[in-house]
Amino acid sequence: MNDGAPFGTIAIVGLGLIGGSIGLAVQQALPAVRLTGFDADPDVRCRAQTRTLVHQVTGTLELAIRDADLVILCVPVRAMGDIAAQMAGVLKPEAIISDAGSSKAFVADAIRAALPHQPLVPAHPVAGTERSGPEAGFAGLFRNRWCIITPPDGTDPEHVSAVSALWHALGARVEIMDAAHHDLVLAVTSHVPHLIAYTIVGTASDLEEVTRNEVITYSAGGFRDFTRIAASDPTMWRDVFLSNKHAVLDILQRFSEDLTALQRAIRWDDGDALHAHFAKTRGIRRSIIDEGQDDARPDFGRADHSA
Ligand SMILES: NC(=O)C1=CN([C@@H]2O[C@H](COP(=O)(O)OP(=O)(O)OC[C@H]3O[C@@H](n4cnc5c(N)ncnc54)[C@H](O)[C@@H]3O)[C@@H](O)[C@H]2O)C=CC1
Ligand SMILES: O=C(O)C(=O)Cc1ccc(O)cc1
Repeated sequence: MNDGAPFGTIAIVGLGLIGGSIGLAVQQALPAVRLTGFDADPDVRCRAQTRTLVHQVTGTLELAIRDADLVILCVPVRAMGDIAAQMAGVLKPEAIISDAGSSKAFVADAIRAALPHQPLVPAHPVAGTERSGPEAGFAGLFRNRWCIITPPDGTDPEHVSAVSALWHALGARVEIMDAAHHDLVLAVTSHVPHLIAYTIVGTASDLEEVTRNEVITYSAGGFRDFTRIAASDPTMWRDVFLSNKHAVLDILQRFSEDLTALQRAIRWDDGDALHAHFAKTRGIRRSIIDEGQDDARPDFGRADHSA
């Protein structure tokens, strides 16, 4: 341990947007930490080494994790259980397992089943972009963004403190939450919004009376924002929806009831109902901005994401 860093060696499994960003951010904030990394895709391994996302990209999972004090899984959520199973018997007994997955209860159950005795401190940096892969990462991704930590019951508080200290060092604000509550909150704030974006962009491109060219040419603000979200990685989002099925379906049910109420207001020319609804939602946007969370992606709009 060194320079106040909470871990001596950190292994990152999955060297895409999130794994790569963690690697770059650790090198910037905690230069004494030794970083190893592994990715199942040999081409990604090569590109990750070229960008020096970690100090050493290894050819096998075993080589990346065997000396690690902390292993962070940064792969699609449904791949995490298999990786945990492959790590059994290789890890140091005291090594902490963490992850960056967008859904938490499913992932914790999968890791716990494969590694029942290993310290486990799941985390979710609520920061990202629609881009993926080893070229997409940048060191500033987590600055001023939330990282939600969801320790299972009985987790050693010192392990939680060490993982919190890491995320603080990367510039994040840390919140501790129960995994099931996290999954419900994120279903509302992230998962269902992504599903809505995937839906509306698909609907627009399927409209026979509107050409694809017109969809591109006349993409004004709202639709344009949806196309950014709907460009997000298909594998990652397939896994998010299937792993957080119950919360997503629950929120979708409420969403479709609320949509029906708005549909009804339009059908019956109920301007008061529409106005009251829009005034309420405008207030929510203003409170997000007052909290300093208006597009808080630190480098948003900058071409150079390397800093
Ligand atoms: N994209 C985003 O904005 C955010 C994503 N997350 C979560 O972070 C995790 C990683 O997402 P991204 O970095 O965006 O994805 P990504 O697609 O950029 O990178 C994932 C990497 O994992 C590798 N991989 C897949 N299966 C593997 C396996 N079995 N063993 C080793 N490597 C494997 C892939 O080759 C790929 O390079 C996901 O669980 C996602 O839910 C969390 C916050 C934001
Ligand atoms: O690109 C965006 O707007 C995002 O919402 C990024 C994102 C995607 C998945 C997460 O779990 C957290 C953040």
